[in-house]
Formats: sequence, structure tokens, C-alpha cells
Amino acid sequence: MADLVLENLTIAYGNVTAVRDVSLTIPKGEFLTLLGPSGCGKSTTLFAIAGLNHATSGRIALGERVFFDDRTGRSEPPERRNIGLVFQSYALWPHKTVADNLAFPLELRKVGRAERDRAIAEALDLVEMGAYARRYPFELSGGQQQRVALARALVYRPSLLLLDEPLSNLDAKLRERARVWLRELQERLNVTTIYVTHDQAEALAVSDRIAVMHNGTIRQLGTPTEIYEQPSDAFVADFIGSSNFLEGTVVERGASGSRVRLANGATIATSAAPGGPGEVLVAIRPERITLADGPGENTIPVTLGTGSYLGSVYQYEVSTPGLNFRIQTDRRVPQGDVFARIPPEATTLFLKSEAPVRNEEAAPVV
Ligand SMILES: Nc1ncnc2c1ncn2[C@@H]1O[C@H](COP(=O)(O)OP(=O)(O)OP(=O)(O)O)[C@@H](O)[C@H]1O
Repeated sequence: MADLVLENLTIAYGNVTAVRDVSLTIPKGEFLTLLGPSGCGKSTTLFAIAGLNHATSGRIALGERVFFDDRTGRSEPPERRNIGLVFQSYALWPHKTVADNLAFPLELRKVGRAERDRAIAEALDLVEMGAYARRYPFELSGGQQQRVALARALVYRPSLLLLDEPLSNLDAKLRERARVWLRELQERLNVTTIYVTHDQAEALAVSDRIAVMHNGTIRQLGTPTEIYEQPSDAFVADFIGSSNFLEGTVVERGASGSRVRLANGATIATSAAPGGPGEVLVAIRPERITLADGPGENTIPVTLGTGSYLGSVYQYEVSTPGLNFRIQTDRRVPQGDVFARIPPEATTLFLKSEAPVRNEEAAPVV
């Protein structure tokens, strides 16, 4: 089984280092997503694997086949890497029919006519576009064009499939359906796939593993559950889903849990604190905080403020002197004084010095 291995990959454009010292092993058949904010180096990494840009240093190999190695000076040209690529823009040739779009990469590979026709029919069937072979791209919807682009990337049976935001031109509903369909197809073909997106919901839904990138480095590599439930640092906790970061000071440390005095003076039980200074951020997801009728274990009095309806849940701003955070509930709650319970097992502690830059999302006020 051929694993794709990136070793100490660094890619610079002049004095901008877009990717720094990235190492990653992707087993055969895995669906791995590179996820991160704009400019974090996702596409640069993908293009280096495809051979469309030149890595500065490091090594890229698929099993025994070395695509790039700066120590030996080896750099295989893109057309020899046998990689299927799909971009956000689809990049179909407008003057060629669907079948001719698929024929082109096979002609480049000098595949004979009979074999070519068979491969085209098979690839179009895979993406459920068999009936559209004679149409031109402008006669297809966005979703259909995206399927044709995928068929063109699969028609020569690539060893790797690289997808750069392939669904971002589709509307939200179609996009959701397309990702389920894409994942099913990828599993059926068992083709190793690297998917680039900045959409965390998409990444959580389709991936075997996610590599969360920031400033050209991988901040965390793990399954969607690991990334969501056990973020390795405050950047990941903030970027994936939504997190509150409550400032506090560790007053008691234990192997399995700590006690933290929050900025409002209340002391709560939390998960274990990191080593280092006692100033911490207690990260907790808004949906894990519950409302209680009165005081109790790990419960703090708060004032419930503005509410937003997010479609499936209600989100409220809550405050207590020195602390502001958000909670989510499945029912509408009147504004006023309430008690918020913070389950210790739902907290993750980070050093205060790691505080992320916040991105506030807008939602309709209820
Ligand atoms: N051809 C180039 N010349 C110079 N700098 C570049 C070039 N391509 C990318 N960069 C820079 O490299 C960094 C990483 O860019 P990259 O396109 O890999 O980011 P990305 O994570 O894919 O972002 P997006 O989600 O916006 O596509 C950015 O700072 C970008 O400005």
C-alpha cells in the first residue's frame, strides 16, 4: 500500500514562507482535509504535491515514487505524477463537449481509441453524468460541471486525487448533497484524497482526518472528533466550531483536574491545567454550558442578554462582572438573571498567552 509522505516540506515565494517544515503521512485510501483560514498555506501544499509549484526544501513521495527531493535535486514533472486535480473554477474547456473534455487527458497519455471511449463512459457513469456526454459545459448547471471536472480528474485512474475547494461555487444545499456524494464515490474508488477547504463544517463532515493549518504550519492533525473534542491549542479551539475562552487563575492542580478561579471571583472544577503560569483560558463550547434554576456545583450566576436564532439552536450572550460568554440552548429563554453550569469534563485549559484573535459571527437577533 503506497502512503503519501511529506517530509519537512518548506515552500517560500521570495521572502514569504507559505509552508514551513510540514511533515505528514497519508495512508492509501484516506480522505485527508487541509483546513485553515485564508492564506495559511493549504493550496500551496496541494500544488507542491501536484508539481504545479516548486517546493523550497523537503521531500514528497508516494510509496517508492519520489515526486520531489531537494537533497537529490529530483522533481518529477506534474504530468508524470498521475494525479487527478479539481479546482474551484472547474476549468473545463468551453469549446469541447463533456466527452472531449474527458478525452483530452487520455490523448495526452496516448490511450488508444477503444480504451479511451470505455474509460470516458465509465468515468461519466461514476459521476452519474453518462447522459450528458455530448453537451458543452455552458449547457450544464454548476453542480453538473463540477461532476464533469471530477470525472476528468478520475478518467485516467489517478493514484492521488487533489481537490482545491471544489464545492465552493455551489449553493449551500447543493454543496451539502455534493459532499456526501463525493465522499461515497471516494470510498468506493479507495483513492487517496487531499481536500482543501476553509469551511470547517465541510471538513468535519467528509474527512477521515483533518490537518488544521495556520501560518504555514500544521497546528493539529486528527480525526474530526479529536479536532472538535480535544483541540490541541486555543487557535484550533477557536477556529473549529465556536468556543468561549474564560479567563481565570489555577488555584489547585491535579493529574485529572484542576480548580480555577474565574475573573468574576467564582471557583470552578475544570479539566487538567497545562504546565506553566497559573493564568489560563478555560475553553468551553457554547452548547456544552447548561442553564440551571439555582446555585449548585460548578454553577455561576449570570445575566442573560441578547439572543440570536441560529436555525437549530438559540444563542445568548451572558455576562457576570469580569466575564462575557455565549451559551446555546434548544429553547427560547427570557432575558434576566439565571445560573449557568459549566461541566468540568467539557472544559479544555490553555495558557492565557495563547489567546486567539476572535472572529465574531453575525446572526439574526430574536
Ligand atoms: N505565487 C505566489 N507568490 C507570492 N506569494 C504567494 C503566491 N501564492 C501564495 N502566496 C502567499 O503564500 C501564502 C499561502 O497562500 P495559499 O494560497 O497557499 O493559502 P490558502 O491557505 O490556500 O488560502 P485560500 O484559502 O485563500 O486559498 C499567502 O500568504 C499567500 O499570499
